[in-house]
Amino acid sequence: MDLNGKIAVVTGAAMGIGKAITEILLQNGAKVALLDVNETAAESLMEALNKQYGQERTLFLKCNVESEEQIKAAFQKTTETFGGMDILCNNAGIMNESAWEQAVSINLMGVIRGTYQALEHMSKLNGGRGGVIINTASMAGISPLLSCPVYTATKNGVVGFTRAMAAASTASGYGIRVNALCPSFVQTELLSTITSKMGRFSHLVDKTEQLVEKLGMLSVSEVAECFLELVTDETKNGEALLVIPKVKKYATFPSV
Ligand SMILES: NC(=O)C1=CN([C@@H]2O[C@H](COP(=O)(O)OP(=O)(O)OC[C@H]3O[C@@H](n4cnc5c(N)ncnc54)[C@H](O)[C@@H]3O)[C@@H](O)[C@H]2O)C=CC1
Ligand SMILES: CC/C=C\C[C@H](O)C(=O)/C=C/C=C/C=C\C=C\[C@@H](O)C/C=C\CCC(=O)O
Repeated sequence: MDLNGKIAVVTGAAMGIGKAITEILLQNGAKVALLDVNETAAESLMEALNKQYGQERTLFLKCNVESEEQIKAAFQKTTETFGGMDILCNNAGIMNESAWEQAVSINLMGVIRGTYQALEHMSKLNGGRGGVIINTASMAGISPLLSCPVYTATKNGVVGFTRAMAAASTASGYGIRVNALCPSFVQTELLSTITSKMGRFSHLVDKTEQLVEKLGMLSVSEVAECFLELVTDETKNGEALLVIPKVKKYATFPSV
């Protein structure tokens, strides 16, 4: 898939992995709608992006992925402004084992809300052009993280939802590929605050830190490069791409 002139939406775009994904999309010629709850971070990012890429290539829309109404309005505005929607990256996510219901609502339900609303604009069955949806899951979606069972559950949910939606899309003729990105630890704000967000598992901080030390840390640009592969390689559908320092590997699952 050639990204030149394509229209993309990224949730959680103001910081971290979402910001790097936004940048790589712009570098490859796409227009991007940045959705986020953090207006301050988004506005300073928008100022920099506008200088580099021009005002007509980006759009910031305040949007909380916990709200179906806000997602619906943001996708509508994107379509009106840019003339359609070809790519969605459901990236917004949190790790907070104390606020675990909110984590389920953002990490898993947010991906489902985003995907279902995107079908209205992207599915060939609804007059859309088709395209690709990439869900930011995590390595925790494949291999459990002992200090955050709910986070692990949400990311397993995202991997399962991605694979089933890919199969549903193929069988139904939506013309949309659906893939999951599964990075291990990435140097972002989310990772720097985890020790205070483990709730009833805070006694497992040391074990988690040992795991981070053992696996190492990814940069956001390494993750964005893998995102680009999942978007552009039209043979990839229903895949979960595991990204670990020095390792990039498509996950395999038992077949029945
Ligand atoms: N940092 C890491 O080690 C890894 C992160 N991930 C996943 O990558 C995704 C992005 O994480 P990071 O960039 O690390 O986090 P981050 O905290 O640096 O950035 C997350 C962005 O999402 C936004 N956001 C949070 N809740 C939102 C909501 N309800 N609606 C809209 N936007 C919202 C935040 O304002 C922020 O701009 C998440 O889904 C996370 O679970 C996956 C694997 C590793
Ligand atoms: C507590 C960190 C929470 C979130 C960080 C980030 O958002 C994220 O998604 C990070 C994911 C990292 C996953 C890494 C690997 C998990 C591996 C384990 O299932 C198995 C590895 C080792 C077991 C312990 C050992 O033998 O040393």
